[in-house]
Amino acid sequence: MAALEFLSKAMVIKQGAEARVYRSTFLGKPTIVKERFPKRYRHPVLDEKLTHRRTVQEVRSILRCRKAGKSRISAPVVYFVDYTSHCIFLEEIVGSSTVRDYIASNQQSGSCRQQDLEQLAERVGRILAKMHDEDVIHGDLTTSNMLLRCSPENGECDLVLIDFGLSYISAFPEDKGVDLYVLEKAFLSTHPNTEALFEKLLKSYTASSKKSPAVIKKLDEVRLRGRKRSMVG
Ligand SMILES: Nc1ncnc2c1ncn2[C@@H]1O[C@H](COP(=O)(O)OP(=O)(O)OP(=O)(O)O)[C@@H](O)[C@H]1O
Repeated sequence: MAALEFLSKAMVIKQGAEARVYRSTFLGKPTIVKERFPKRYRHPVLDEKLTHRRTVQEVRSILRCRKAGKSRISAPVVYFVDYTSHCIFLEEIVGSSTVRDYIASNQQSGSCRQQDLEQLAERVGRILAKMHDEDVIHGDLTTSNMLLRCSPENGECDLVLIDFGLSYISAFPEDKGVDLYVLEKAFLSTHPNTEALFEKLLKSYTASSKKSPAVIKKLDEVRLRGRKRSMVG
């Protein structure tokens, strides 16, 4: 109840089918709260189970990324979790923009050097390789679920992964291959004519993980299955 009381004073920034996202402050810090509300169309017991599982998975994967040894994988700090109202209180990545907006605006205006986009793609590839080496499968990889936080002082940018609600832990190359396939589909449909850019991303993924050959093999298999499916209709 306390979390819901807190949210009555917070500002909704996104209302999705599964969750509401709020912006507020928590203990004086800019905070994003993700509330997974009950779904009336589901059986209450099943709904509670699913919602609980998603909340646990999201927190678990964020913590696993943040704890990943030397190889830092940036994800928001988890400030607080309320498993009764299914609310996660997360560090707000202040002043960030999504990788989606960054690519789209630079493609539109042509203001960005191709080299900058390629460096960004390589960086995404490196971070995803690290994440998969930790056996975290994101489950919903899109360029909207990657935030860029740039320091006004030195211009350096940090790439922060968000939205781990569909994530899980798995060491299977197939799961990692499917994760990359989901990203490939989202990437190429959101950003037209970026096949070469996505190839750069995959190349850097491959160079960054010893386990990548098995994953790329699975990615190729999943691509083939996808192509066969679309041919059959
Ligand atoms: N830690 C954060 N810092 C800053 N902004 C955030 C943060 N987390 C989420 N956001 C903003 O809120 C939006 C929605 O968050 P998120 O993707 O986690 O919710 P969702 O309801 O699961 O979204 P979707 O329906 O896209 O899966 C993000 O696109 C981003 O703009």
